[in-house]
Amino acid sequence: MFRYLTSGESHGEGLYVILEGVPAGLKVDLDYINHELSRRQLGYGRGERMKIEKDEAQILTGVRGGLTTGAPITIKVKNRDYENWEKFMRTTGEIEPGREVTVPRPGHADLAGGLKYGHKDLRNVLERASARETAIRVAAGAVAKLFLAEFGVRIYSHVLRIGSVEVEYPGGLPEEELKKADEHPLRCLDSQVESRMLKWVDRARENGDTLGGIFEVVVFGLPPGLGSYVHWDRKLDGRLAGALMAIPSAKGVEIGDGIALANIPGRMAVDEIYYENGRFYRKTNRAGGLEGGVTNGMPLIAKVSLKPIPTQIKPLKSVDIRTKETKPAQVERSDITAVPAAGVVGEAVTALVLMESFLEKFGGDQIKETKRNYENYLQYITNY
Ligand SMILES: Cc1cc2nc3c(=O)[nH]c(=O)nc-3n(C[C@H](O)[C@H](O)[C@H](O)COP(=O)(O)O)c2cc1C
Ligand SMILES: C=C(O[C@@H]1CC(C(=O)O)=C[C@@H](OP(=O)(O)O)[C@H]1O)C(=O)O
Repeated sequence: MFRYLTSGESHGEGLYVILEGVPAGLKVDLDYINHELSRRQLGYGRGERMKIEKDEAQILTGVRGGLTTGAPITIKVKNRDYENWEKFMRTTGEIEPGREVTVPRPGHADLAGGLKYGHKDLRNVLERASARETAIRVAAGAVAKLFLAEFGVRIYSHVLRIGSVEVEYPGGLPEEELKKADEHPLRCLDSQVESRMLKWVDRARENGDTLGGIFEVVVFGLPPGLGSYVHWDRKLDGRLAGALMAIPSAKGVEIGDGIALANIPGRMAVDEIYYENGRFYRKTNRAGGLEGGVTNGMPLIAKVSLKPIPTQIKPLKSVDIRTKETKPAQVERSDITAVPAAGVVGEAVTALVLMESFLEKFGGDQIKETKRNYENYLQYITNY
């Protein structure tokens, strides 16, 4: 069984992940993990915090000489900002006053989290609810991507919408195009549309406003048969949507043509099946590579819509939890938009879900064993 657990606060000493169930013998390339971390930090519209942090992974356990041992892997990403926060964030001893949060920000976890856990200083909520934690999900996802690459699986993301500026997109971009997303400041592949998006971000910054948007994740090289239709909690579409929806500010997930399928006749909504040279295939991919919660061998496609960043420079109304007086919400320094970064997080969590389902299907305590099982399966499929 593969599982992972993250910990760490936004302005605490660091972020951590333990990955358990990674087979032995997988090459872990630290430069690759760091490259993935730096991709998440890019993107026009990020705030001042990204100038402080330069995320770098430290692998603490479970890897020797660059190869996994089969033992739990621990990865740490240090928070550089901790230097400025030590006196407010230390885990033991007195905390200095001055950074308490008592006026919850609407749209953030502040109030609901305070009520739930009984905190009177909402910083205790904010610190863990912050999307800073997505850095460590990306580090974990980088390990999952390295695992999947052993089986020829490639994962990409790109931005389709920022605020009300959207790419006209028929879907099905070739892999060569998708590879170029990081060359764009907003990770949008249509340069003309992107230049309008950039203006929107600038205007939002000038107006003290924030923006949401949509990104897409595309996965190539998946075999048919990952996930299962036999029980709801084994359906890969459900697991994937859960992981993508758990990205902070994600509010909608579509698999394939998703919501648009509701508006078209059935005969136009499904992908007909063809067979040639020992292979079943489709000419369309409206299902986004998943039927009945099982991969069908076509590229896996998911779109995620994000609400605008909730913290507002011109704060909205809130209530002081001590005095119950109406007050403007607390202002914390903030991003204008995080859609490009969220796309990188989307790739990471997709990789983690796919790694889990790969190991469920093919097992293996060592990577060679997983590969043998995988190759046997591919052979079986060809002779099906
Ligand atoms: C990469 C990334 C960066 C974010 N940066 C901020 C930010 O600077 N300020 C903020 O208020 N919210 C930010 N968010 C969104 C909040 O973390 C999120 O809206 C909040 O935790 C509430 O969760 P929910 O929107 O999923 O309900 C960011 C989200 C992501 C994915
Ligand atoms: C630190 C990151 O994102 C943070 C997510 C975030 C939030 O409220 O979710 C608020 C901001 O943090 P701060 O209050 O320290 O400026 C963002 O910078 C990151 O992505 O690495």
